Amino acid sequence: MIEARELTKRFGDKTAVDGITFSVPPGKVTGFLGPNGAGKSTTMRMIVGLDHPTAGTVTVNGKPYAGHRSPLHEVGSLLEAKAAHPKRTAYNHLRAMAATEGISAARVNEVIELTGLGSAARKRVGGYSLGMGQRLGLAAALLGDPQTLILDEPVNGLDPEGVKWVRFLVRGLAAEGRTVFISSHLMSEMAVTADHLIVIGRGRILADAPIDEVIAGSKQERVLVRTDDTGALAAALGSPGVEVRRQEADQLEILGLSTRSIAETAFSRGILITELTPQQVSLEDAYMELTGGEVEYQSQQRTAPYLPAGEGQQS
Ligand SMILES: Nc1ncnc2c1ncn2[C@@H]1O[C@H](COP(=O)(O)OP(=O)(O)OP(=O)(O)O)[C@@H](O)[C@H]1O
Repeated sequence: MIEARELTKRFGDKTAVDGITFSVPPGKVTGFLGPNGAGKSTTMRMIVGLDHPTAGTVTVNGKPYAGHRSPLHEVGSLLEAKAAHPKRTAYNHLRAMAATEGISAARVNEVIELTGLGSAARKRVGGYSLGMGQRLGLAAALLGDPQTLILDEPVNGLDPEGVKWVRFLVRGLAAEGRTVFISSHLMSEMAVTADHLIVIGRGRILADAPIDEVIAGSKQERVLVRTDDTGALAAALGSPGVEVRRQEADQLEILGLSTRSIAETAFSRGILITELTPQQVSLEDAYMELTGGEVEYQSQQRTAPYLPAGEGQQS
């Protein structure tokens, strides 16, 4: 169990983590989401004592990380890829780590096999790809067979097989009753990996709920509509709070209206609808809605093909 109380971190006048309180219980995969710069890495670094809180506390199984006698057995962490000396082989790096807590060479070989490092383990870390570095980081996290895992972007740089492997690994670890706290920017992956989500933005908690509740809490209604007269329908539906996106020549995606109100509007204008399909809200939709106002580093270009303003007014 990880427990943070009023956890705060300031760097000069920048508040990276702003008084957050949360618990990460055992037996579940808890996902940690938020835009770039939201404070995820800083929070994780405070959990394992790499950053010191400006205020508040965080404990792992009732004690601060540094208070545990054998930290590698208590908490395994993957925080950045990867703090190994480039001239060392992965095997030697893991052996050196293992030696600090009396972990056997057999366990080193076990985690090398488990993480798919195989023959690369005898090569120098300096030549590793991002994905191999991640596998080494995961091997190091698992070395002490810890009760708690803290993994910052573990699938970053991994190939599809590796992504799937991490999913099964962390789900298996949680099923064994361990505490698993994992951050990722890959929403589709998080949707199938995590049981519970903590979402932060600008250092504050935006959501702390089971994944189904986060998705169900979305106010977005998305409906696909097919009609021969998309221009007339777009014009009829256009109003504040409603977004109309053209998907295909005869298809619109409507956000912010129910299927019934779309059907009623079309009926009242004599517009023939040939398909009307409510869409499942995805975790990505719910996440974008939650974090929309909390993004510190915003891209300039909207990616969705919005219907240009005014197009709906024509015809
Ligand atoms: N050592 C530091 N000195 C100054 N500012 C820092 C330091 N570490 C982090 N920050 C700032 O604190 C904020 C939170 O950063 P953090 O790395 O925790 O975010 P994050 O959610 O992990 O982001 P990302 O998804 O990009 O990894 C950012 O504005 C960042 O610039």
